[in-house]
Amino acid sequence: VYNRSKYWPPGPRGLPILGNIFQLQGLSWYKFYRMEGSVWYDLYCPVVSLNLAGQPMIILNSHKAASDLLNRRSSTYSDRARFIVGGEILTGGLNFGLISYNDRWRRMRRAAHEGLNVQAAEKYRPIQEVEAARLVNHLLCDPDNWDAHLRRSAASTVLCSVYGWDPIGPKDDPVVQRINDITRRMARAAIPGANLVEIFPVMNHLPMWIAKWKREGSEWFAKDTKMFKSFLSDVKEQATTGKCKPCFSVSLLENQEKLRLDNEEAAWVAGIMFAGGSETTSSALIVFILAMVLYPDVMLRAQKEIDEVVGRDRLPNFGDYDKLPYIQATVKEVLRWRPVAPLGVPRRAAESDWYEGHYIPKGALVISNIWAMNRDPELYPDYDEFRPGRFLDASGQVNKKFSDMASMGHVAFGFGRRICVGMNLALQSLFVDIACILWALEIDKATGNDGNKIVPSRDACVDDGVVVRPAPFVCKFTARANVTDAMSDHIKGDSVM
Ligand code: HEM
Repeated sequence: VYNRSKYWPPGPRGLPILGNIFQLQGLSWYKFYRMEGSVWYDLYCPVVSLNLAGQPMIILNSHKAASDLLNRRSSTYSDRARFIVGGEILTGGLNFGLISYNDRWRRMRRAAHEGLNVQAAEKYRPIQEVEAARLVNHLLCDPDNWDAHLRRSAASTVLCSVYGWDPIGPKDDPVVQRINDITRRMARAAIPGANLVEIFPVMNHLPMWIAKWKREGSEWFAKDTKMFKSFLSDVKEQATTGKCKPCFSVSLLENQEKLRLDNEEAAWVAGIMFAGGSETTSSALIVFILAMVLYPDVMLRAQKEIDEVVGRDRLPNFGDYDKLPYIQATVKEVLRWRPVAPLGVPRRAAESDWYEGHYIPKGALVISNIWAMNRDPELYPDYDEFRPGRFLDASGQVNKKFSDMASMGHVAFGFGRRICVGMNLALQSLFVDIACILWALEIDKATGNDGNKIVPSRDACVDDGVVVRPAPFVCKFTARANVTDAMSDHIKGDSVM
């Protein structure tokens, strides 16, 4: 049993045997950071330890600690925490985002990397430009359901990039709904302590008829595998008749033998992209809308840049990227200000280790507190303000000041060998969606029945497991000048209903 020794990183006092388990239960990431009414980062130190009924948990709060351990000692810290429900029962060890740092992870990760690295991601740009135009059209035609449009758009972008499908419309919702359900089940199961069996693994030996989570999880796994396999075999069939558009799955199938992936592994490499990419990207877009409502001066400056570079006769596209540094900085600030995966995805120490005089036991859960790092007061003095300008130098270009942190200026995508494999796709989506939305729409506070402007909460949030997004809020979208004419070519045949 975990016995707090003087060598271990400091942490809050807990109960005998159960340790800090009750301090964690029912606490979302936000309270977790502000435990006991205080900010953890101030209360404790860069590395903190907790005891979950015998399971040590280490929280990395500083860039230095995360970089020293997750980047520089990656052979020890690239393992994932064991997720009995999310990684084993629901996904049969085939969700490479949740499995151990082993041969299967290497093969599956490589397959994903080949289809999503910086160069490979460029081939999805035409899909993303079409999706951005459709998103803008939906926001113009049906502004009240704006968050549903953001979600549809993010889901459609990932599915079209992965399977070469035509854009998903609202009427195709059943498929998206089903994949969304898979994502939600996995995300919930990935929170440390979400299922008792994770804390007391011995419960995993209970027979199916007693263990409901095991029975239901196995049924889901069988159904989900069947669906992912059928998506991939459709691509295979279309590819042989030359009907399939270039997409992630086509290159996956071409490389399947070289990468030594069996059919189930290949189906899950593709299938899991939706889980990783849809909710995260749409949540970041919701953060962007919240920021625009709360910071109209930022919106005006961004629109000025777009109008000067793009004009009013066409939508922005990837060709404008280099000339839109303020939009690039806005994307960074969205990911820094409210990182949508504020505690990342838990790692596990594969070996015992010493760090700055503290002992980290083998098997400890290791959590990167991305939220705390993105609010480091030394790097971002006014860290709770949305201020893209912090990423620009005096000449208005993206500065090199933040060149570590994977050259991004924030750590929203995680660290080291397990850094988000889909980040290039996500960054492209955010850039083109944000540029097109700002080009086409004014985003403003809605007016309440009493005639007053409704100011959304800057802190309220919905915690779906790994992904956290702002709580639902109302706002007002208004078309800017000349939008409909300039868009007509992009949205032929598109309908909101
Ligand atoms: C705003 C968008 C996104 C954010 C903020 C985000 C964030 C993250 C974070 C924090 C991790 C854990 C990294 C670590 O352990 O250090 C992660 C892992 C992962 N992400 Fe993303 N992500 C985003 C979009 C995407 C997209 C678009 C895809 C796929 C198309 C994707 C697929 C994955 C996968 C498969 C993993 C697991 C990687 C592994 O364990 O090897 N993500 N992401």
